[in-house]
Amino acid sequence: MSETVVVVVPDADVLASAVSARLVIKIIDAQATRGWASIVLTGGRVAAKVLRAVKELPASAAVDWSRVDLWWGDERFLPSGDPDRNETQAREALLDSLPLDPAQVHAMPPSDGPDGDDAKAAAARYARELAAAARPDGSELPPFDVLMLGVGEDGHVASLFPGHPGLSETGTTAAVHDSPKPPPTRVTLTMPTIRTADEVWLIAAGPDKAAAVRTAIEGGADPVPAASATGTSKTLFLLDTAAAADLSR
Ligand SMILES: O=C1O[C@H](COP(=O)(O)O)[C@@H](O)[C@H](O)[C@H]1O
Repeated sequence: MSETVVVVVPDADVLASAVSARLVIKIIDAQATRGWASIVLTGGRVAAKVLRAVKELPASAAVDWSRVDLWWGDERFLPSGDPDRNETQAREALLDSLPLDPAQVHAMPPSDGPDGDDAKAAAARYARELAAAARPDGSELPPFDVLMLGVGEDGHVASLFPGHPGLSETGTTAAVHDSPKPPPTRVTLTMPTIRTADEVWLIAAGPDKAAAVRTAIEGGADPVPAASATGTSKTLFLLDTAAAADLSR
Protein backbone atom coordinates (compact mmCIF):
# COMPACT_ATOMS: atom_id res chain seq x y z
CA MET A 1 0.00 0.00 0.00
CA SER A 2 1.28 3.44 -0.95
CA GLU A 3 2.15 5.86 1.83
CA THR A 4 1.75 9.67 1.70
CA VAL A 5 4.17 11.80 3.68
CA VAL A 6 4.16 15.58 4.07
CA VAL A 7 7.49 17.22 4.88
CA VAL A 8 7.58 20.94 5.68
CA VAL A 9 10.79 22.98 5.92
CA PRO A 10 11.32 26.70 6.62
CA ASP A 11 11.82 28.22 3.16
CA ALA A 12 12.54 27.60 -0.51
CA ASP A 13 16.33 27.50 -0.09
CA VAL A 14 16.13 24.91 2.68
CA LEU A 15 13.59 22.99 0.61
CA ALA A 16 15.93 22.86 -2.40
CA SER A 17 18.80 21.76 -0.20
CA ALA A 18 16.71 19.09 1.59
CA VAL A 19 15.28 17.72 -1.69
CA SER A 20 18.75 17.60 -3.25
CA ALA A 21 20.06 15.55 -0.32
CA ARG A 22 17.06 13.20 -0.52
CA LEU A 23 17.51 12.80 -4.28
CA VAL A 24 21.21 12.01 -4.08
CA ILE A 25 20.63 9.38 -1.38
CA LYS A 26 17.81 7.86 -3.40
CA ILE A 27 20.04 7.58 -6.48
CA ILE A 28 22.85 6.02 -4.43
CA ASP A 29 20.41 3.53 -2.87
CA ALA A 30 18.84 2.62 -6.24
CA GLN A 31 22.28 2.00 -7.70
CA ALA A 32 23.22 -0.15 -4.72
CA THR A 33 19.98 -2.14 -4.94
CA ARG A 34 19.46 -2.68 -8.65
CA GLY A 35 22.59 -1.24 -10.21
CA TRP A 36 20.89 1.67 -11.93
CA ALA A 37 18.77 4.73 -11.07
CA SER A 38 15.99 6.12 -13.20
CA ILE A 39 14.86 9.64 -12.28
CA VAL A 40 12.17 11.86 -13.77
CA LEU A 41 12.98 15.57 -13.60
CA THR A 42 10.48 18.39 -13.45
CA GLY A 43 10.57 21.96 -14.68
CA GLY A 44 9.82 25.22 -12.94
CA ARG A 45 11.51 27.49 -10.43
CA VAL A 46 11.86 25.15 -7.49
CA ALA A 47 13.21 22.37 -9.72
CA ALA A 48 16.07 24.55 -10.93
CA LYS A 49 16.94 25.37 -7.32
CA VAL A 50 16.96 21.67 -6.43
CA LEU A 51 19.32 20.84 -9.30
CA ARG A 52 21.66 23.70 -8.38
CA ALA A 53 21.67 22.35 -4.83
CA VAL A 54 22.59 18.86 -6.10
CA LYS A 55 25.60 20.44 -7.81
CA GLU A 56 26.71 22.02 -4.52
CA LEU A 57 26.14 18.91 -2.41
CA PRO A 58 29.37 17.09 -1.41
CA ALA A 59 27.49 13.75 -1.26
CA SER A 60 26.82 14.02 -5.02
CA ALA A 61 30.36 12.71 -5.44
CA ALA A 62 29.04 9.33 -4.25
CA VAL A 63 26.73 9.03 -7.29
CA ASP A 64 27.94 7.02 -10.26
CA TRP A 65 26.54 9.23 -13.00
CA SER A 66 27.26 6.57 -15.62
CA ARG A 67 24.40 4.55 -14.07
CA VAL A 68 21.60 7.11 -14.03
CA ASP A 69 18.85 7.64 -16.60
CA LEU A 70 17.23 11.06 -16.61
CA TRP A 71 13.74 11.61 -18.01
CA TRP A 72 11.38 14.59 -17.93
CA GLY A 73 7.81 14.78 -16.70
CA ASP A 74 6.94 17.49 -19.19
CA GLU A 75 8.43 19.95 -21.58
CA ARG A 76 7.56 23.34 -22.98
CA PHE A 77 7.49 22.64 -26.74
CA LEU A 78 10.00 25.26 -27.87
CA PRO A 79 13.15 25.22 -30.02
CA SER A 80 16.25 23.45 -28.76
CA GLY A 81 18.21 25.65 -26.35
CA ASP A 82 15.30 28.00 -25.68
CA PRO A 83 15.83 29.35 -22.14
CA ASP A 84 12.22 28.47 -21.24
CA ARG A 85 12.66 24.79 -22.04
CA ASN A 86 12.77 22.65 -18.92
CA GLU A 87 15.69 20.78 -20.50
CA THR A 88 17.72 23.98 -21.01
CA GLN A 89 17.16 25.00 -17.41
CA ALA A 90 18.16 21.57 -16.08
CA ARG A 91 21.28 21.51 -18.22
CA GLU A 92 22.35 24.93 -16.99
CA ALA A 93 21.55 24.15 -13.36
CA LEU A 94 23.27 20.77 -13.18
CA LEU A 95 23.46 18.41 -16.14
CA ASP A 96 26.16 20.23 -18.11
CA SER A 97 28.49 19.83 -15.12
CA LEU A 98 28.02 16.05 -14.87
CA PRO A 99 29.84 13.25 -16.70
CA LEU A 100 26.63 12.01 -18.38
CA ASP A 101 26.52 9.97 -21.55
CA PRO A 102 24.08 11.84 -23.85
CA ALA A 103 22.20 8.54 -24.28
CA GLN A 104 21.20 8.70 -20.59
CA VAL A 105 19.66 12.18 -20.87
CA HIS A 106 16.20 11.61 -22.29
CA ALA A 107 15.05 15.12 -23.11
CA MET A 108 11.66 15.53 -24.74
CA PRO A 109 11.96 16.60 -28.39
CA PRO A 110 12.09 20.34 -29.15
CA SER A 111 9.86 22.11 -31.65
CA ASP A 112 12.74 22.28 -34.14
CA GLY A 113 13.58 18.59 -33.70
CA PRO A 114 12.91 15.61 -35.96
CA ASP A 115 9.13 16.14 -35.85
CA GLY A 116 9.25 19.88 -36.43
CA ASP A 117 6.38 21.68 -34.72
CA ASP A 118 4.19 18.57 -34.59
CA ALA A 119 3.82 18.14 -30.82
CA LYS A 120 1.74 14.98 -31.18
CA ALA A 121 4.49 13.31 -33.20
CA ALA A 122 7.07 14.52 -30.63
CA ALA A 123 5.00 13.01 -27.81
CA ALA A 124 4.75 9.73 -29.75
CA ARG A 125 8.53 9.78 -30.29
CA TYR A 126 9.07 10.18 -26.55
CA ALA A 127 6.66 7.31 -25.87
CA ARG A 128 8.80 5.12 -28.14
CA GLU A 129 11.96 6.20 -26.29
CA LEU A 130 10.33 5.26 -22.99
CA ALA A 131 9.19 1.92 -24.38
CA ALA A 132 12.70 1.17 -25.65
CA ALA A 133 13.95 1.49 -22.06
CA ALA A 134 11.16 -0.62 -20.57
CA ARG A 135 11.74 -3.87 -18.72
CA PRO A 136 11.34 -6.92 -21.00
CA ASP A 137 7.99 -7.76 -19.33
CA GLY A 138 5.64 -6.20 -21.85
CA SER A 139 5.63 -2.87 -20.04
CA GLU A 140 5.69 0.33 -22.10
CA LEU A 141 7.69 2.21 -19.49
CA PRO A 142 11.02 1.97 -17.69
CA PRO A 143 10.90 1.70 -13.90
CA PHE A 144 11.05 5.19 -12.36
CA ASP A 145 12.69 5.30 -8.92
CA VAL A 146 11.73 8.93 -8.30
CA LEU A 147 9.43 11.15 -10.32
CA MET A 148 9.61 14.79 -9.26
CA LEU A 149 6.80 17.24 -9.95
CA GLY A 150 6.38 20.95 -9.37
CA VAL A 151 2.89 22.07 -8.38
CA GLY A 152 1.31 24.97 -10.23
CA GLU A 153 -0.82 27.64 -8.57
CA ASP A 154 -3.82 25.93 -10.18
CA GLY A 155 -2.72 22.49 -8.95
CA HIS A 156 -1.30 21.33 -12.28
CA VAL A 157 1.52 18.83 -12.34
CA ALA A 158 3.79 18.19 -15.34
CA SER A 159 1.67 19.75 -18.14
CA LEU A 160 -1.60 18.27 -16.86
CA PHE A 161 -3.88 21.21 -16.13
CA PRO A 162 -7.22 21.18 -14.29
CA GLY A 163 -10.12 20.55 -16.65
CA HIS A 164 -7.80 20.26 -19.65
CA PRO A 165 -8.10 17.36 -22.13
CA GLY A 166 -4.53 16.17 -21.43
CA LEU A 167 -5.71 14.99 -18.01
CA SER A 168 -7.80 12.20 -19.49
CA GLU A 169 -5.12 10.91 -21.89
CA THR A 170 -4.45 7.22 -21.37
CA GLY A 171 -1.33 6.67 -23.50
CA THR A 172 2.08 7.05 -21.89
CA THR A 173 2.68 10.58 -23.22
CA ALA A 174 0.53 13.34 -24.67
CA ALA A 175 0.77 16.57 -26.60
CA VAL A 176 -0.89 19.52 -24.90
CA HIS A 177 -2.32 22.38 -26.92
CA ASP A 178 -3.79 25.64 -25.62
CA SER A 179 -2.14 25.26 -22.25
CA PRO A 180 -3.47 27.85 -19.77
CA LYS A 181 0.15 28.57 -18.81
CA PRO A 182 2.60 29.68 -21.52
CA PRO A 183 3.88 28.36 -23.77
CA PRO A 184 0.63 26.99 -25.20
CA THR A 185 2.12 23.81 -26.66
CA ARG A 186 3.72 21.20 -24.44
CA VAL A 187 4.59 17.52 -24.24
CA THR A 188 3.84 15.64 -21.05
CA LEU A 189 3.80 12.28 -19.35
CA THR A 190 0.20 11.32 -18.69
CA MET A 191 -1.28 10.71 -15.25
CA PRO A 192 -1.27 6.89 -15.69
CA THR A 193 2.45 7.12 -16.50
CA ILE A 194 3.18 9.33 -13.49
CA ARG A 195 1.39 6.83 -11.27
CA THR A 196 3.77 4.00 -12.28
CA ALA A 197 6.71 5.67 -10.46
CA ASP A 198 7.92 4.04 -7.26
CA GLU A 199 8.06 7.40 -5.49
CA VAL A 200 6.35 10.61 -6.60
CA TRP A 201 7.67 13.81 -5.02
CA LEU A 202 5.49 16.91 -5.25
CA ILE A 203 7.68 19.92 -4.53
CA ALA A 204 6.19 23.35 -3.81
CA ALA A 205 7.41 26.61 -2.33
CA GLY A 206 5.78 29.98 -1.79
CA PRO A 207 2.39 31.34 -0.71
CA ASP A 208 0.90 31.20 -4.20
CA LYS A 209 1.00 27.38 -4.00
CA ALA A 210 -0.78 27.11 -0.64
CA ALA A 211 -4.36 26.69 -1.89
CA ALA A 212 -3.39 24.10 -4.52
CA VAL A 213 -1.32 22.15 -1.98
CA ARG A 214 -4.19 22.09 0.48
CA THR A 215 -6.61 20.81 -2.17
CA ALA A 216 -4.11 18.19 -3.31
CA ILE A 217 -3.66 16.86 0.22
CA GLU A 218 -7.00 17.48 1.90
CA GLY A 219 -9.38 17.47 -1.06
CA GLY A 220 -11.93 20.08 -2.03
CA ALA A 221 -14.88 20.84 -4.24
CA ASP A 222 -12.64 21.27 -7.30
CA PRO A 223 -10.05 18.47 -7.32
CA VAL A 224 -6.63 19.33 -8.74
CA PRO A 225 -4.34 17.12 -10.85
CA ALA A 226 -1.74 17.12 -8.05
CA ALA A 227 -4.15 15.03 -5.95
CA SER A 228 -3.93 12.16 -8.44
CA ALA A 229 -0.14 12.10 -8.75
CA THR A 230 0.77 9.24 -6.45
CA GLY A 231 3.69 6.85 -6.32
CA THR A 232 3.28 3.09 -6.09
CA SER A 233 5.34 2.95 -2.87
CA LYS A 234 5.35 6.50 -1.62
CA THR A 235 4.00 9.98 -2.34
CA LEU A 236 5.96 12.81 -0.78
CA PHE A 237 4.80 16.41 -0.49
CA LEU A 238 7.99 18.41 0.01
CA LEU A 239 6.94 21.91 1.00
CA ASP A 240 8.15 25.12 2.51
CA THR A 241 6.10 26.72 5.29
CA ALA A 242 4.48 29.20 2.89
CA ALA A 243 3.24 26.45 0.58
CA ALA A 244 2.01 24.46 3.60
CA ALA A 245 0.30 27.44 5.24
CA ASP A 246 -3.28 26.43 4.38
CA LEU A 247 -3.01 22.84 5.64
CA SER A 248 -5.32 22.18 8.55
CA ARG A 249 -2.60 20.36 10.52
O1 LIG B 1 5.46 25.20 -16.63
C1 LIG B 1 5.74 24.45 -15.73
O2 LIG B 1 5.42 24.81 -14.45
C2 LIG B 1 5.33 23.86 -13.38
C3 LIG B 1 5.41 24.63 -12.06
O3 LIG B 1 6.51 25.53 -12.12
P1 LIG B 1 6.88 26.52 -10.91
O4 LIG B 1 7.85 27.50 -11.53
O5 LIG B 1 5.62 27.18 -10.47
O6 LIG B 1 7.53 25.69 -9.85
C4 LIG B 1 6.39 22.81 -13.55
O7 LIG B 1 6.19 21.80 -12.59
C5 LIG B 1 6.34 22.22 -14.97
O8 LIG B 1 7.31 21.20 -15.12
C6 LIG B 1 6.61 23.29 -15.96
O9 LIG B 1 6.55 22.85 -17.29
